[in-house]
Amino acid sequence: MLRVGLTGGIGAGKSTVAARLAEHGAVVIDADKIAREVVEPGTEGLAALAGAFGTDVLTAEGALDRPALAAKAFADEASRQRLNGILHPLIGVRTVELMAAAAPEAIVVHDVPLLVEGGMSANYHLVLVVDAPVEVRVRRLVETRGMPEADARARIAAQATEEQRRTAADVWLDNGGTPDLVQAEVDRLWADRLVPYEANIRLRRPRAPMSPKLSPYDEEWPAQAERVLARIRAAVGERVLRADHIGSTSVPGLPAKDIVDLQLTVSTLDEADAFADTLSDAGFPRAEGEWWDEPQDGSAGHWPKRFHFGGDPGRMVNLHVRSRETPAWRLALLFAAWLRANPAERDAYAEVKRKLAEDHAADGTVEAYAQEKQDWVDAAFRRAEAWAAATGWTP
Ligand SMILES: CC(C)(COP(=O)(O)OP(=O)(O)OC[C@H]1O[C@@H](n2cnc3c(N)ncnc32)[C@H](O)[C@@H]1O)[C@@H](O)C(=O)NCCC(=O)NCCS
Ligand SMILES: Nc1ncnc2c1ncn2[C@@H]1O[C@H](COP(=O)(O)OP(=O)(O)OP(=O)(O)O)[C@@H](O)[C@H]1O
Repeated sequence: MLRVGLTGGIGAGKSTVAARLAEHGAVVIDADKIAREVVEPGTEGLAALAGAFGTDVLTAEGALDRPALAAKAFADEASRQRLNGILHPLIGVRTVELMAAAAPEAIVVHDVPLLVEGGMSANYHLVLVVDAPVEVRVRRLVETRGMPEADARARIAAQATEEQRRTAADVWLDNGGTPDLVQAEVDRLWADRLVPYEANIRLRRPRAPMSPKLSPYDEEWPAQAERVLARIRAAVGERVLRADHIGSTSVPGLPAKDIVDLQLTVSTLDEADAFADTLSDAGFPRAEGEWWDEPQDGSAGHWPKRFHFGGDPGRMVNLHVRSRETPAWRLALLFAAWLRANPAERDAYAEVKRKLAEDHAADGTVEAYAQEKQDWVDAAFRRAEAWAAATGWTP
């Protein structure tokens, strides 16, 4: 199952995007709809609301008077929190039931307005944010839904900021234009990313080999790594000693292959084997076969590890699971920390990588230059160790 979180500010167009995803075959779980179910006449939720906000939030027939509750709930932050405290646990229980009922091969889209506010991002394989400029949203709510302007603005003020949503977004869907524009974007997203992502996880499918092409340093890499690490921590929790962004994409200013390297440090590889399926289901299929590191400092040795691929075709990830029993985990952290702290070494390394990539482009082989790169790296590790000793660096 692929769990996709869909969010956006009020009036941005979540429902429009959710409807398109449903047409493609997604199972949509709509939080606003569940929020209505749990306050239907006769429910525990409705009784709790009347108790907290008074019987004037009920209609003459005993149903919820939504505008009356909205007027009270969005008047001040304490009231809104009281409302959330009553309804969110009830909504949560029903959501878990619906998720559990979805088929194993389903692409489940959870349409939830308060995903960012609720800190829920790490529970999904992918987070989509729909956005439109505030004034456009207010106009849509007033003109097409007849919402009073002050009500629309009060809800916008009670929700996450654009910046908070950007931090959470794996995919940013701009719905400032006509609906067909965002729908075309959703069509591409479905075919190019969601469908293959789901299959990669279910079939434990490895990614095609990477092109060695170098990309210029991308300012987004650390934030992308952080989102992926948050997901991994949510899935495997205390079973890893630490989870880090390593490799070239973790060194600001360094060109790199557009692939985010992450490292999980575990006490023994038995631990890694025990959570391999959990990690695979969380979006990181385990790679078959034996994997190991050669000592990066040129000394003799053979250090077994486990290897998982990121299943998301839109964000390539290599996940190295290393045991604290071998030195490789520390060396990976050391090398990146040393490059970050020493721009001249970083630039020298960039040059080495550039020549290697050129070699590749020229005749498709890396023979000629690979040895030179290895010699540079071996010597670099000696300089990095000297730097660690001099500065007192520890992982
Ligand atoms: C206060 C209520 C009765 C007002 O009903 P109304 O029909 O006017 O709005 P509706 O439920 O269709 O929600 C429309 C939009 O308002 C915004 N909104 C709703 N509740 C909240 C909230 N607690 N905080 C911030 N924004 C909210 C969301 O963007 C939502 O999509 C209703 O919104 C409600 O019960 N809210 C509490 C439940 C909740 O938090 N729902 C959000 C998703 S879990
Ligand atoms: N691109 C668009 N151009 C014009 N109107 C739009 C566009 N997208 C959505 N709308 C209209 O704007 C309103 C809000 O859109 P929609 O219901 O999809 O937003 P939402 O984010 O789900 O809102 P809510 O948070 O209230 O659930 C609707 O009336 C919808 O028909």
